[in-house]
Amino acid sequence: MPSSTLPDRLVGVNLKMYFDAPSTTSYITAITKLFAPPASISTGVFILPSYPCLASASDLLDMTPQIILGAQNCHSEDSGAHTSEVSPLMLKQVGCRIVCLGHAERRRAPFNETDEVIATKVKAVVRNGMIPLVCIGEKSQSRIMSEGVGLAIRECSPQILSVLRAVQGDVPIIFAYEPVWAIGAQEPASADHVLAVVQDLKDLVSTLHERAEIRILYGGSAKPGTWRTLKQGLDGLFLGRFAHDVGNFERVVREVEES
Ligand SMILES: O=C(CO)COP(=O)(O)O
Repeated sequence: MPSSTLPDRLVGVNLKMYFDAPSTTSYITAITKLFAPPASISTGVFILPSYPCLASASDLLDMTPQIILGAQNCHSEDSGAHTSEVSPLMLKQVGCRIVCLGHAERRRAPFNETDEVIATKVKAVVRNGMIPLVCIGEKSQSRIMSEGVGLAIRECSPQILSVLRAVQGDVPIIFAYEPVWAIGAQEPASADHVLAVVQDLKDLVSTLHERAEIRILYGGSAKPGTWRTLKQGLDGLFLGRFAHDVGNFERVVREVEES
């Protein structure tokens, strides 16, 4: 995938901190077997392992360049006195092409990352020739039931606008719409809710960034079957627990590929 071009459809998996090193290796090895040449897929498939496994994951993915390696976060500076932080320059050097930023698990305590902090990281990722995957989403479900999608739009709009203002020109950006209340749940958010919110967010983006290559994915307890209900309005899925089983991940990728 050239760094300036995003596939129309994307399916990615966030391993979070669920996997240890040997299970990361087994998981990625199994995925490479599914999608290695001569198999060809047009869906962009990406995997976000933990930092310590990125270099070995990059080696494992060497023969399957259609599978995109990504990181789960980064610092906004390329180098300096930032003990324990991870440089976006190094992520690029070990083979990452995507960096996830502003995940709900980073926006909340104890990390409390703000839109401003996330915007500086977005700039750093773009500066290093990688693609930011920015998570957005409203916090509360109970209020949604009484307020409809208006609350979700009000919470997501500044999250999107701060990113769009941080980058100039036709830069590829992936947004993952992940309602916070749907992460770690048994079921994803309802298709009606997701499609309505994402349509409004697309309208917002198009008024500001007409030429940008932007994709909007859904995340939050997504699993096999979820795509069928969302495919008319979304560009793909950002998966968690339910794709930590290789068979489930393959099923979701095939569902997206065949739609
Ligand atoms: O947070 C997510 C992806 O980043 C989704 O996680 P779950 O699918 O486990 O809810």
